[in-house]
Amino acid sequence: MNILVINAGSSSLKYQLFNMENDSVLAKGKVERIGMDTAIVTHEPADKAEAREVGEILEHTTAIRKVLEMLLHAQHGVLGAIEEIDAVGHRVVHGGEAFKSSVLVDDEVKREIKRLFDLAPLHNPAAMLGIAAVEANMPGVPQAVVFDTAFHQTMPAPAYLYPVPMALYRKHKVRRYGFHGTSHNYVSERAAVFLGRPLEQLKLVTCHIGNGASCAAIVGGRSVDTSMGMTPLEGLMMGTRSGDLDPAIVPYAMGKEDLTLSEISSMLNKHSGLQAISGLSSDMREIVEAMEAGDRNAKLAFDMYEYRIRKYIGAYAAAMNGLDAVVFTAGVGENSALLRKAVCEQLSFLGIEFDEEANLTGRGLEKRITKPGSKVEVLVIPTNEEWMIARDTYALVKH
Ligand SMILES: Nc1ncnc2c1ncn2[C@@H]1O[C@H](COP(=O)(O)OP(=O)(O)O)[C@@H](O)[C@H]1O
Ligand SMILES: CC(=O)OP(=O)(O)O
Ligand SMILES: [Mg+2]
Repeated sequence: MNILVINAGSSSLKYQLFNMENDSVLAKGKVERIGMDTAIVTHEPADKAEAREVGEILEHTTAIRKVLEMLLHAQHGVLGAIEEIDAVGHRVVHGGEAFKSSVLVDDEVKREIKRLFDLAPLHNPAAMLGIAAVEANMPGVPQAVVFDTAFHQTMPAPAYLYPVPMALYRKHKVRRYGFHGTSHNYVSERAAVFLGRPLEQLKLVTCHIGNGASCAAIVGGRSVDTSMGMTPLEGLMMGTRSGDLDPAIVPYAMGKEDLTLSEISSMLNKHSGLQAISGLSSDMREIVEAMEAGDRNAKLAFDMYEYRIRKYIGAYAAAMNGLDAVVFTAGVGENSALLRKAVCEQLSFLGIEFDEEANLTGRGLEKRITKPGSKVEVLVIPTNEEWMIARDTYALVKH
């Protein structure tokens, strides 16, 4: 069975085509900069040369048509006909309280995803466009949706409720949901395999540090707390998102700067974080480069960013009353040795004995970056949200 997985982001779309019988990836790729003047399409078929195209792609419907075109391409393609795709799995960021696990798409599921547009305005509409594009281009093919929030539905009430009037929760479902659940789930399972210990016995802090970033406290394979909240804005400092702040800043800044609700929301989601403090970029690669060239604002941005990750790891060790391992994953977590070093070296009190050499070698591989005998171990595990989505889709479609 061939399963196409679509991970639609606000301005990007990643895809992978799996053959589930022999556990192989037939092709993968991404469309970046959707809606901007030049989109970049990268397509990597297994055993063939990579293809790259640049041009304007204004929305996700066109992006998916492009993906299908690439998969069927005479030269770069891996399929003879579109009918060779047996099922499609989608990442949907917000599943609210309605979805505790992955489901097959039907009219009710689509209505519920639409109801949640308000809570994930950058992400849920993109996923919906993906579902509609598949319906239009591949009528009758079963589709499944896998939610970022589902894995965190095990959080207990003290972790998921906000201390505000309960009417907000009862009437409007104002609570903490958490995101990147598919990734936190995947790396926690892999961590147990890597450590050669049963997941049921482990207390982990997983750090998904990408453009969006979150930490999760995981006890026995179940999420008990995570740093993102009702929306993906809470928690860590991110590329363009502020993360935690005093909520009183919102009305205060609106008054002082004469901002509307949508302007303040855009400021906190799109013009804060690394971008705002460095004044340079939301991309950690550019921050590190500037910092190494002596830029003080870039250094301040980096220091704030790592400090907040460190605080969450400490808080979650306390929340779990113990800690066996910390896991780094996603774009920054997997690739920035400097960030991992900054975080880990100041957590020696927890029993982390950092291994500087291991930290610098073995890029792209699962690895341990603490010394043998370190009381708390630190791992780097490349995430694979697409594989998890394919696994769930396969299980749902087979039955
Ligand atoms: N070599 C690297 N060093 C530091 N940061 C990196 C490196 N490679 C990628 N990144 C960071 O990873 C981020 C993207 O991570 P990713 O997990 O793909 O995010 P998303 O899925 O949210 O778009 C980029 O913004 C960039 O800052
Ligand atoms: C939920 C979220 O923040 O996703 P991403 O990191 O892909 O933006
Ligand atoms: Mg991501």
